[in-house]
Amino acid sequence: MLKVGFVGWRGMVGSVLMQRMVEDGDFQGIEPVFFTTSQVGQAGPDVGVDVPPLKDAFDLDALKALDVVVTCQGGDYTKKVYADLRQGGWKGYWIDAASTLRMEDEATVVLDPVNRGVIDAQLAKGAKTFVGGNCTVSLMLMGLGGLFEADLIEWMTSMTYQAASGSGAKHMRELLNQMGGLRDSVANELADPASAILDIDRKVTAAMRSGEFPTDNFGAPLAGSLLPWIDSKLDNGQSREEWKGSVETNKILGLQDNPIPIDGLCVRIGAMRSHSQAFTIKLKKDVPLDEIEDRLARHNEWVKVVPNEKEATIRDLTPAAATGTLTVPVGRLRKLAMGGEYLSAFSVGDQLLWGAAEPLKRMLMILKQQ
Ligand SMILES: NC(=O)C1=CN([C@@H]2O[C@H](COP(=O)(O)OP(=O)(O)OC[C@H]3O[C@@H](n4cnc5c(N)ncnc54)[C@H](OP(=O)(O)O)[C@@H]3O)[C@@H](O)[C@H]2O)C=CC1
Ligand SMILES: N[C@@H](CC(=O)OP(=O)(O)O)C(=O)O
Repeated sequence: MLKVGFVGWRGMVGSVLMQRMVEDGDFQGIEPVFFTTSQVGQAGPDVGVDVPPLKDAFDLDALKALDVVVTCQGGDYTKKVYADLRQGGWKGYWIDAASTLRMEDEATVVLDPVNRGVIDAQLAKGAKTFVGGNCTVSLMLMGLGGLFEADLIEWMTSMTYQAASGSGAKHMRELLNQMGGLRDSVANELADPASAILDIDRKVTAAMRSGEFPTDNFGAPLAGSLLPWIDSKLDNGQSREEWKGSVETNKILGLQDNPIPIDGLCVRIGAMRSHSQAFTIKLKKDVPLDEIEDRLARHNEWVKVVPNEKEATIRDLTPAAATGTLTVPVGRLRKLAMGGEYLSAFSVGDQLLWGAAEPLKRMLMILKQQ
């Protein structure tokens, strides 16, 4: 029975992973051991099987006793522990949500409905390090997998609309406090149907710009606004999030030697936990729209093609519809005015499920079934 250590299980991503594993009975048939950076000796979580008290996540000897480490603790933890563990001779499997190791040669980026072939080939070669992809990348590939699989994409742009959860739990709280603050600033006017909308707008804008508006985490108003920058700046002017769109996609697909050009702008918006993306896709040839829809729909069991109709779009192709589900809706599929080889698409997906926890859960199950 695989002895599996879980680190970061009570954080936001880790909690979603625990919830999904309990739902699917994944703790049956493994021996789970839970670790912590702050609560050593306390009781472990209730996952339906007996678990020992929490162990110290920095105790290399305890980690070395494991067959698998699954960590959602974050990049700082990976930096502190991974190299020492490997240099100490540990040959177990490391499954990680953090981006730290993704572009290392020894790491395979996992999204098995899209790259099961790459994962199997890496396992056969003795690979031991498996990392979940960036959330926008994984969600894009789950939605557009059928086009990549058929090698139909010459290049594409992805313009993102990313939820607050991508920045963490504190940011989600701040977004809600910002929303509440805006509403509270015009409570009296809203109660009066005769109040002037431009007065309301002026007050809301003043509240947003005031020194009291809660912006400690985002650094700027997000509610009622948006932030067209995510993560740090690279020398070429891309944000790190935008850079990941290209390098991670091509690594997941095993196309590093002949990469598909992918670029775009990443934007934070006031959604809670589902990321959306608008794509412009240059196809290698003028493929009929019904064939495109068919390829997309057949690629995996979670993608859902939404007809390019207003009613279906605002019902099914939104963060409100996708959040908390594994469904990845894809819609707004139409040929652009530039010609038959130019396709638009829009996708949405829960960034804590397919964007973070689900690929890790499934990688662990692949190891369990080996
Ligand atoms: N947020 C996201 O969208 C994504 C995040 N990731 C990766 O996952 C990592 C973890 O992200 P995320 O889950 O958002 O991080 P969290 O901040 O929610 O959790 C990280 C750790 O903080 C500690 N912690 C301290 N106080 C609390 C508390 N009140 N509740 C829960 N945990 C607490 C826990 O460690 P302990 O039990 O040891 O104290 C926990 O494991 C990221 O750093 C990133 O590398 C990857 C993909 C997406
Ligand atoms: N950067 C993503 C979330 C995330 O954690 O990404 P990564 O796993 O690549 O660090 C966002 O802000 O929406």
